[in-house]
Amino acid sequence: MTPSGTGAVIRTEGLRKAYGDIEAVAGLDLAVPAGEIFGFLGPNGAGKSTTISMLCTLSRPTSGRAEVAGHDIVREPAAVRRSIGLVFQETTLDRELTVEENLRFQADLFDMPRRTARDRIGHLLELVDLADRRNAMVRTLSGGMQRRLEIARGLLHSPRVLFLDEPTTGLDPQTRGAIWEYLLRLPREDGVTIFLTTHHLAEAEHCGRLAIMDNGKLLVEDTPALLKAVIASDLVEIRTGDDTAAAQAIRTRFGLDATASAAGLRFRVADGAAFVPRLCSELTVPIHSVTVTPPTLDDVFLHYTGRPIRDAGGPGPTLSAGPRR
Ligand SMILES: Nc1ncnc2c1ncn2[C@@H]1O[C@H](COP(=O)(O)OP(=O)(O)OP(=O)(O)O)[C@@H](O)[C@H]1O
Repeated sequence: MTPSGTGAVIRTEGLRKAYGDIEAVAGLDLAVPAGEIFGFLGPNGAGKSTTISMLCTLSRPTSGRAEVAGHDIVREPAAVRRSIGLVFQETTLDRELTVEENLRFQADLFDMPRRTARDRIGHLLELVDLADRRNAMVRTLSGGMQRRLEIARGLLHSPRVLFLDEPTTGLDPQTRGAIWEYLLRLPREDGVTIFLTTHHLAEAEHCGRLAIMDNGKLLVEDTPALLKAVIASDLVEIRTGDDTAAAQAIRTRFGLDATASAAGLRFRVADGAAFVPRLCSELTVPIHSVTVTPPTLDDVFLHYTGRPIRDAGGPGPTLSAGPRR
């Protein structure tokens, strides 16, 4: 494996982790380019947290190799740890300290010179929009503010990679959107590469690149747009005056198989928007409503696994703060 200089800041080769008979990560080959927001999407138990655990040196691989920022995760764990920031799903902030004290405490742990720490704290508080709260006790901050502070703390020692395990779990949709505003700025304004896990499809859409994982295996990896382009068809749902007659007509006239659903009839067709006017003019059965939905990442998951991601397991346990061996 070639270390740094190849543009990849994370590189894995046959990375594997078994817990007894359970193959949590079953041979992962991955290259994450520097400056990306790289998402790891998969249902509960897919192996996302186990992968992050190994890359952050909290858990030792059963076999295979990985490098983070040019350092081998098994042979150079200390160098890897200096190169990364880590934000856990559960808060690890001290609620009885102020915003600034939490950051100072972290700076001391990293032996940062006082002046460097002061400058860096100022920069990061501006970046996550908490400069006016620097003297507030953490317990008085909202959930979204606390998450932003965790992100600032993870970035304090200027890591090359920031790992985030399910960064917006437990936050309401509005706060989730706000957190993403900050995350999207980080590669550009702080030069950091972000590696995050998620099982939220909407969240995965924000990532520059996305790896979809299931049962410990990488199914596919690409940009969200190119992943969806593979599906090459839109979902059309129609409500009609007579679904049986409409399904029959759609089959004979257009050669499409429409199935009944709670939303009426549904079928897939390339370029749904262009198809709808034809459908309306050529179908003699009354049409009450038509909905066209472009391919989603759920469709991509279904394409590769045969089942929708929302049926494959909801939110569940995530990376714990302690080592998992
Ligand atoms: N410490 C452990 N001991 C035994 N089995 C484990 C351990 N940690 C994880 N596993 C198993 O490994 C598999 C992958 O788990 P992992 O937590 O990596 O999945 P995940 O994709 O992160 O899921 P989630 O979204 O629920 O966090 C699961 O079958 C899980 O039960």
